[in-house]
Amino acid sequence: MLTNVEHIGIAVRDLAASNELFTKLLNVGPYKSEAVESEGVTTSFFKVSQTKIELLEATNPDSPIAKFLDKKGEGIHHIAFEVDDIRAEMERLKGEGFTVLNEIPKRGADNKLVCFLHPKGTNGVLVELCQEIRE
Ligand SMILES: CC[C@@H](C(=O)O)C(=O)SCCNC(=O)CCNC(=O)[C@H](O)C(C)(C)COP(=O)(O)OP(=O)(O)OC[C@H]1O[C@@H](n2cnc3c(N)ncnc32)[C@H](O)[C@@H]1OP(=O)(O)O
Ligand SMILES: [Co+2]
Repeated sequence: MLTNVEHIGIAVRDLAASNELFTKLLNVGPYKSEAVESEGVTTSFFKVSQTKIELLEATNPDSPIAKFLDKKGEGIHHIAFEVDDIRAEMERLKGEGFTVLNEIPKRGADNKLVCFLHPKGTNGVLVELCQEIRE
């Protein structure tokens, strides 16, 4: 079951400059910065009530963020929904005809398991599912 919008991912060229900008905009600083090597990104997280804003800077030219910036420029890159059972949700969505981009949930930022749905099947919006890792 999808529960809430967990975060909105925004692709940026210069994370330090965007951290300053979003700190002014939201009147609160980032609560965490994290590199996720498998995705070729460094992130910063801001919290606005229950929703997080995830700024993403590419760390290499093959990163999905580098490609997105080349094609579309800075802006909203994905919407992430919290789910209570990511594997069950992936199966349900596959059954509904969506294209799940990774067959096995992978480790994302901020202690989450994540997977993505192809934007071609979701009206051009890259959708991320994320589930808190309970250890
Ligand atoms: C920090 C970890 C994690 C978290 O915990 O929150 C993250 O958020 S990681 C975020 C970065 N990781 C990802 O985005 C992984 C999922 N993405 C992908 O697998 C790929 O980016 C993709 C969506 C499959 C596209 O890859 P590819 O086909 O190699 O790239 P192209 O540049 O050729 O794009 C093809 C096509 O898709 C359009 N596109 C690409 N990205 C997006 C997007 N974010 N939103 C909407 N549309 C997107 C792109 O414009 C191309 O369209 P056409 O030109 O019309 O063919
Ligand atoms: Co994300």
